[in-house]
Amino acid sequence: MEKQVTLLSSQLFQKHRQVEVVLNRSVLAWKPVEKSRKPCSGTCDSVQSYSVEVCEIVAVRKTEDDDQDAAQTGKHQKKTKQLYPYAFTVSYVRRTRQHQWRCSEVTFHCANQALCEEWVQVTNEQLSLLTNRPKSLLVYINPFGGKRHGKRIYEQKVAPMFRLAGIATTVIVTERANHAEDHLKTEANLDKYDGVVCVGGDGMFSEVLHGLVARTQNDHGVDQNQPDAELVPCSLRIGIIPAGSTDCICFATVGTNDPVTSALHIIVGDSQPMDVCSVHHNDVFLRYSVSLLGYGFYGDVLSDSERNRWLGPARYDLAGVKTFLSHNYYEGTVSFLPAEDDVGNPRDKLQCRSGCSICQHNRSSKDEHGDVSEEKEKPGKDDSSDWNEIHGKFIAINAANMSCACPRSPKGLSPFAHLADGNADLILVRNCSRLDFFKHLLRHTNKDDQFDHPFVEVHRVRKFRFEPECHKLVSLEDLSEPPTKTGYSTPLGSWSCDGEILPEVAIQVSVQCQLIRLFARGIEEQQQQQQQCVSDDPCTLCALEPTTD
Ligand SMILES: Nc1ncnc2c1ncn2[C@@H]1O[C@H](COP(=O)(O)OP(=O)(O)OP(=O)(O)O)[C@@H](O)[C@H]1O
Ligand SMILES: CCCCCCCCCCCCC/C=C/[C@@H](O)[C@H](CO)NC(=O)CCCCC
Ligand SMILES: [Ca+2]
Repeated sequence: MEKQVTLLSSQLFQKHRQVEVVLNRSVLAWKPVEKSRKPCSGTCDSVQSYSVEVCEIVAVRKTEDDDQDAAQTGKHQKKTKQLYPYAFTVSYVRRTRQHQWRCSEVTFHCANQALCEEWVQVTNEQLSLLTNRPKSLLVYINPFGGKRHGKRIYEQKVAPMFRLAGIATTVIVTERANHAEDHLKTEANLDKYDGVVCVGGDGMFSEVLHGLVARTQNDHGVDQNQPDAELVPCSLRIGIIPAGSTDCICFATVGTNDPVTSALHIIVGDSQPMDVCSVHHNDVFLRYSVSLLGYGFYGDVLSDSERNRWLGPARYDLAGVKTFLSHNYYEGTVSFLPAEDDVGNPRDKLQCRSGCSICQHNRSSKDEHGDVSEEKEKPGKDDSSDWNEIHGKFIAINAANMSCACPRSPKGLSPFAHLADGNADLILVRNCSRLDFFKHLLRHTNKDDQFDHPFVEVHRVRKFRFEPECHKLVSLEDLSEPPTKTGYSTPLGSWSCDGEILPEVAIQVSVQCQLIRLFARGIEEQQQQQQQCVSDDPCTLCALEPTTD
């Protein structure tokens, strides 16, 4: 391993003891000097040494007198201030339970001003070398998403952290549905920003996605209506501050729905590529989907829940029960182009996690500028002979482009789907008894395999099509209903596309590999979350309290 060059090394004072503090290019570390070392009373080893990766430092600043006065009230502290009158504070990421991050602080006291300023300057120089960090963000807040707390969440929990990290923001509180999407498509000067942040739920994310993807295609002269068009990846990353009802895109890319954690992932400049499904009806573009395209059950739940928006997040529970009781099924034909053999399968128990090897493998297919490598262009890959066709009566047809994990279903609709593999998991639930369907639904909430039923099948696919069954075509004149879904005499369901109802039932879907990037890193493995130490006093790292909660 390459030996790290020490940039700074000093004996400073922290809390009630002297510490040796060392900074190199990747780590800030400190430990008590021999004479002040006390054994740790907790479970960490007796040598208390602490380290923070430079890439997880949020900010470093000179500690103002007011902060010091507030923190130092005791006799010891007063003495410290006399001997070490200058101080700097480092704010950094601390992992807590269940993928949550918090911003902690440690203050080091120095005997002379020049040394204190040198620490602030050199540490800041290292932070400025982290070029993946955003400097300027465009923020859209939906004040009516979820429990209507979006504005407060942003102002109280997120904005102070962005300020601390020196990130400039332009904030737009939306005044109507589609405000953010329209603004991104036509007005926003995107050259000014390193990313776009949405404060709201999956619907708000969808607006930002549509605005950004449409704008990028427009700027590059790509026609979204062409189902086979090679879409250009968006250069700006998207951040999600969860403040909606389901927030499944945030949950499935970060592991928790927590505004402070999401803000920290934005500040450290994380980048998670994500697939996007494009949905067409003939040669007309309908919408993009990143989470769930659901026909039958989820389409019905969504249509019903829209009538009760005023109920907030509870609307989904009510609609879920009603839809379950009505027990509808829909007839049609699903055709799909299976994924390549080397990308796993929906039941292989390989979860998509931070640095996922299956998604990395696929990265080679698109270079930084979105050019497609020869591998993906091989002729014959889309041969009609590769397509499979299934006809049946379905309670639900779900295409999950990612796990769709959310608090309602922590492992998600398709627990082993991948965020950036270029495929979606197509789940077909055939007509079955109410009890069987209930068992299937229940398994979304426990450890049992929801695909282990004779009436459920699941395929990993690159593309799929759906044609509803239309036994008798009736003429428009015979229809008393407005001609939205004309021509069919058998009952038709509707598609929910990330929470929006699609205007067509016959659709063609194609997964666009890694079309966008989020300020996230995927869900971290459990070990990465563990603290170095879980002891109480005198282990000061563990005793540090988060600054923002
Ligand atoms: N100012 C606004 N007034 C009315 N509707 C808005 C406004 N801003 C955004 N919207 C719309 O509100 C819809 C729902 O918002 P959002 O996704 O933030 O919350 P949600 O529906 O409660 O959560 P989820 O999508 O996770 O279920 C979005 O589709 C968006 O188009
Ligand atoms: C007996 C108990 C049964 C419980 C079954 C729970 C199964 C839950 C799976 C949830 C999958 C959510 C996928 C996310 C879809 C979002 O794009 C969309 C917009 O926010 N939300 C919904 O459609 C909201 C969907 C709400 C579904 C109830
Ligand atoms: Ca995928």
